Amino acid sequence: MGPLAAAFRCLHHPGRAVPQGRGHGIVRTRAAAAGRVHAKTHAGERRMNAATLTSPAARIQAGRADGAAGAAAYAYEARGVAKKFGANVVIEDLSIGFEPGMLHSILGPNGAGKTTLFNLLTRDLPVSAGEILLNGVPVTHLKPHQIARRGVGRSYQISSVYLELTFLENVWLAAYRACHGGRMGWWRRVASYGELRREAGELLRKLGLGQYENTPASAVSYGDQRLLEIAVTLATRPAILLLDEPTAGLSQRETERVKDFIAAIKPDYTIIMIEHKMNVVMEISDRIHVMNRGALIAAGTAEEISRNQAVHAAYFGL
Ligand SMILES: Nc1ncnc2c1ncn2[C@@H]1O[C@H](COP(=O)(O)OP(=O)(O)OP(=O)(O)O)[C@@H](O)[C@H]1O
Repeated sequence: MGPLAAAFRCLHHPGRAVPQGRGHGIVRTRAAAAGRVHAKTHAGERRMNAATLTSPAARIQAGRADGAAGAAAYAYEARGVAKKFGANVVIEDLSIGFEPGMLHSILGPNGAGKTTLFNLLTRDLPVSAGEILLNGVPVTHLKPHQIARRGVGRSYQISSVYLELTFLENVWLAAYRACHGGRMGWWRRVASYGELRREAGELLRKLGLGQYENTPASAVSYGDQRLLEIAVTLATRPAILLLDEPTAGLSQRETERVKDFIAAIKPDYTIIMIEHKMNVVMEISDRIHVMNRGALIAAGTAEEISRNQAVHAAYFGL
């Protein structure tokens, strides 16, 4: 099968999707395992891959079917995890679960351990103790690229799209790499990948970014670059999307735009978002988890959290 046909197959008959890569050390955003892509998959992985690119609900269901008997209550879960850096205990005996199909926010003061938790979930960092489960299946032993292959996409705090490429090129490149594991030489055949480009354009339009299709990322505002970063992550077709401070460094207007963007895509994904801006968290979250000093101190709806005394104490010392 030629590369173009393979690209089509990957997009239309998504049985072999893998995450896009860190490439040549330039792009660092996106799917948890960006980069380290392996052509070989065992049968179980292939089953999960097939599930990865259908609807999120189907993927969640497939994940359950592939794992422990019965339905998993959580799409993603950390069970009794700890993380130590030398003598510094950053997370201790933390259990936290994220139900499928919801937008979960993680709140907490600086240094609470939120990003560390993300790193444990995606296996960018090994746990010191405890277990990580994806759709009820233990994945604590897996590598980050294997986590990504199971449908976890992550965009990082630091925007790192290819600034010199257009929106379309950024997105189709991510989609291509998701299919092909970041093999070298793709650029020599760019012109022949019309179908892949069409798919990328469709995604951009669906996300309301169609007007930037042929605009280099360097020519737009930082807020629009953050939206592109999310679009690039979505090009890998994750079921679970991890967003680390998607509105960091944005103006109020840009923040509103990113917030609306996330609200618009949320029906299609399980989203776990670290976010400091209270208005964003309160307005679009289905469930809010509050961390302090490496522990979960509260979880609930916006209303429940806003009334929670422990949360007030952690934030305001009340
Ligand atoms: N690789 C590391 N080595 C040593 N200590 C680390 C490492 N990564 C994080 N830490 C420490 O772990 C603690 C929690 O950091 P983390 O970045 O997870 O917090 P956070 O809640 O995401 O904070 P912020 O909101 O400021 O991003 C901090 O004290 C930090 O210094």
